Amino acid sequence: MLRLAVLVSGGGTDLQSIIDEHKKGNINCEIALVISNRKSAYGLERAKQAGIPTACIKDQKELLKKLQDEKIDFIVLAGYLAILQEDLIKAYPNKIINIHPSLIPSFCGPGMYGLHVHEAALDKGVKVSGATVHFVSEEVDGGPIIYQEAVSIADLDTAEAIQKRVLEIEHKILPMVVRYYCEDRIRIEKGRVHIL
Ligand SMILES: Nc1nc2c(c(=O)[nH]1)N[C@@H](CN(C=O)c1ccc(C(=O)N[C@@H](CCC(=O)O)C(=O)O)cc1)CN2
Ligand SMILES: NCC(=O)N[C@@H]1O[C@H](COP(=O)([O-])[O-])[C@@H](O)[C@H]1O
Repeated sequence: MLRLAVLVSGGGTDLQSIIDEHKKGNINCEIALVISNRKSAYGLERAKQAGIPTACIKDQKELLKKLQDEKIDFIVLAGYLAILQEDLIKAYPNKIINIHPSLIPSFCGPGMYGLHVHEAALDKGVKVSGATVHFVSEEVDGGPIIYQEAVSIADLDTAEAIQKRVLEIEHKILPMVVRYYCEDRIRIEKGRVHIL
C-alpha cells in the first residue's frame, strides 16, 4: 500500500477532505505523515485528531530526509506555502501533487497563494474561477495539470466569498485525484495528463 505524506502550512481543510474520504474507505493508501513548515498550522491538529503522525520541519534538506526515512511514496501539497527546491522534486518525479485555487495558468506562480489568488481574480473581474490539481515541478505551478474544475464567481464581490466557493471545489477534486493516483489511473504523455 502506498504511503502518503501531506504537507500543510495553514488551516488544513484540504487535508481534512483527504482524511474524510480516506475514512470512508475511498482512498486506498496509508496517510503516513502530515508535515508543516509552521508550528501554528491547524492542519497539524487535524492530523493529530485523525491519529496521523506529524512533524514540523522548515529546512528542506531535513524535510527530504524525513520523507525518505519514513519511506513515503508520494506527497500532496495541501496549502503548503513554501517553494520546493530541486533536490526534493528530483527525488519524487511526478510523485508530488499540488492543489491551487485558480484555473492555472491564471493567477499562479510565485506570490500567488491563499487569498492573494482570489484578490487577483476579483481585481481582474473574471466571471469564472476554480481549482487546479497538478504535478509539482521546479516551475512553481507549472507542472502537468491533472484535473481542473471551474465555478462561476460572477455573483461574488469579495475575495473571501470567492475563496469559500473555490474551497468547495478543492475539497471535492483533491481527494478524487488522490484516489485516482492510488489506483494507478494517472498517466502523463508528452506533458499532458490522462486519467484512465
Ligand atoms: N517548486 C515548486 N514548489 C511549490 C509548488 C510548485 O508548483 N513548484 N507549488 C506551491 C504551492 N503554491 C501554489 O500552488 C505556492 C505556494 C507559495 C507561494 C509563495 O510565493 N510563497 C511565498 C511565501 C509565503 C509564506 O510563507 O507566507 C514565497 O515563497 O515567497 C507560491 C505558490 C508549493 N511549492
Ligand atoms: N498556491 C498554493 C495555495 O494557495 N493553496 C491554497 O491554500 C489554501 C489552503 O487551505 P487549507 O489550509 O484550508 O487547506 C487552499 O485554498 C489551497 O488551494
